[in-house]
Amino acid sequence: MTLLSLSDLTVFRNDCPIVDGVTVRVLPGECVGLIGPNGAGKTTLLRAALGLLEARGYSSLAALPASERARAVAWMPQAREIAWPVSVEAVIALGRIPHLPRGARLRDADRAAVDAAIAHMELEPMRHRTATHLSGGEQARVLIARALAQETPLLLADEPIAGLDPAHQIATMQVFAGLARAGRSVIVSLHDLAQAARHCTRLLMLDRGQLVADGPPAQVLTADNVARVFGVTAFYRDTPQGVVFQPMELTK
Ligand SMILES: Nc1ncnc2c1ncn2[C@@H]1O[C@H](COP(=O)(O)OP(=O)(O)OP(=O)(O)O)[C@@H](O)[C@H]1O
Repeated sequence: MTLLSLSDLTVFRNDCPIVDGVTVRVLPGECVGLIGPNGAGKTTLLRAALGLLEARGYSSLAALPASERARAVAWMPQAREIAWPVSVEAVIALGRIPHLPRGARLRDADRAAVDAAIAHMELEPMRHRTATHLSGGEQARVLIARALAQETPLLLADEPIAGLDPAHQIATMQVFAGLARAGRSVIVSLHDLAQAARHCTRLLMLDRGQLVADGPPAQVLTADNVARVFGVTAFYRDTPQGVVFQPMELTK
């Protein structure tokens, strides 16, 4: 079963392709990292895949009716300020809306999904706090929890670990990797190549709108690719404690 299929997806801005002919299939059980320099087109690709932007080519998600799409994919956008002064729990419960009959209250299964998301993101101590009073990183974790509560087969997250402290970055990536091991899939854009190398089963490397590498981290984060696309040298080693990746120096 394919959770996402993109075929020759292309987005133009001012007659220039900023996503250029991307073809990808994502299957259950994948934790996919979307990597690339600033401006490479990561956000644009995710938004076009979701049908939030007009694009040429095909996206299986964009082709779905909105109500079905909300049960097929959860989306955590890059802008993560929470606007409403309601409780953390209430924000996370919004993730259940796609599953509720119109106007219905939360049922036991919905409450269980909210509780599980709160536990996953270690938000129990703040579940009754006003969401707008939380720090930026805490708000980001609440929005990840809202996406988890949606219990979709696929989760798309745009830079979800940016601004999180190291422990919460690792914990969040472990949650995503765990979802993949349980048969769901995650596509996460990120700049932290070390976390991408450690936790993702597959990396998509985007450069000026084009998909230039697609495969397991060891095949994508080669010295050549990293130098060509990011302009840096890097240290990569498979150790008994897992992959260690560290960008080192500028190549130019
Ligand atoms: N609405 C728009 N109009 C014109 N150009 C745009 C628009 N949106 C994005 N772009 C351009 O498209 C390119 C890709 O942007 P995008 O935000 O997708 O990159 P990104 O890889 O997510 O970058 P970052 O890592 O900095 O978040 C950039 O050069 C950006 O300036």
